[in-house]
Amino acid sequence: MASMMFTDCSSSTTSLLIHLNRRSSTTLLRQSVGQLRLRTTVSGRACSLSIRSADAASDKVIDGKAVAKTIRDEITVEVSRMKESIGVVPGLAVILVGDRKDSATYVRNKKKACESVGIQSFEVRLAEDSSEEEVMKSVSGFNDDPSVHGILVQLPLPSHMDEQNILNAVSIEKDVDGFHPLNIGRLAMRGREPLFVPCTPKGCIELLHRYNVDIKGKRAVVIGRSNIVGMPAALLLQREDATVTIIHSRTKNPEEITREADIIISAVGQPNMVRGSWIKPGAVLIDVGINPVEDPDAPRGYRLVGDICYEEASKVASAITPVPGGVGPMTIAMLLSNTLTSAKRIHNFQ
Ligand SMILES: Nc1nc2c(c(=O)[nH]1)N[C@@H](CN(C=O)c1ccc(C(=O)N[C@@H](CCC(=O)O)C(=O)O)cc1)CN2
Repeated sequence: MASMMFTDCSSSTTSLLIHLNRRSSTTLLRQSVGQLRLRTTVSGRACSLSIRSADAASDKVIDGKAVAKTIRDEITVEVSRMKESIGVVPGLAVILVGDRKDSATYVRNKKKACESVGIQSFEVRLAEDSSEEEVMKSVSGFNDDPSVHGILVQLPLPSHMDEQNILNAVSIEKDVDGFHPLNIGRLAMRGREPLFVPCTPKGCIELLHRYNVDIKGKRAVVIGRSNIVGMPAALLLQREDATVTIIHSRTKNPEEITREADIIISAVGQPNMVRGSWIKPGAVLIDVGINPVEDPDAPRGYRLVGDICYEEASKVASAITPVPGGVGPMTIAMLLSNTLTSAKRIHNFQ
């Protein structure tokens, strides 16, 4: 993980102070009736988490992990239908450059996900000090390989590489990440269709659809304007006929804008930035942030929190994605979906 931060969105809560190890917290969870608020001490500072009884909390939760599993099951059926009908197995190639642990984990998870649905996976690993030309050579090899239907260059790339050059080199027909400027350009234009839509924003919209959240005519706010998530998420919401506002680092009084929103998609990478007071009652919240915060009690020494202070926001919102288990698993499910779509298109298989 790139950075470790500690963050606390509990300053206004009156909480029961309990020191827990993992086993005792599990026992407490099982015994909990109604709302139980725990406050644990981490590195001398305070951090709180709320645990509510299953029925009170669970109907608010947008369960990305469960939806992703359903989608993988749907893909499995399609992959085997394709194999049986025309003898073609969809193939995904992943290029990983450098030694980032988080990137290596994501690539490993992508490979596992491919195996689980019957998609063939190909992988190239290049050293941190590889040249841009070496990456280009791998991209070009996969562009020409007929058993590869999707190509993905894991981001971020080492800083000495020109990300734009490399992403531009991926064949638009195999651009399952949807980052090629032609695909993004088509996404932005009315009446044009991209061949692929970026996986994380596509996963956000898929969650809204599968939870029957109305988007048409709603006020949507996207927090963050990255090429990977914020910008394409805003374009997708606009294509769904939402009225969209983008909040970014120079936006003044962001909370006044979010308070008007029926739907918020947050993708800034700032732990717990969006507080309960920023949320309109009944809003639907999609949290893309996956931020590590220090936690000596967690097996990895840190735990993951979103951009949205879950404890506060879940009291105000009508629905919210958790972190982990919300948008993250959808990113990989959408990658599998894009790879299947690509193979079907290339082989003209309906
Ligand atoms: N070429 C790309 N690079 C990157 C993308 C991308 O879509 N294409 N997105 C992110 C990383 N990413 C996939 O690559 C990714 C991140 C997180 C998850 C996920 O499932 N997270 C879990 C938690 C995982 C954990 O416990 O550590 C969750 O949220 O539940 C999947 C994919 C940047 N790079």
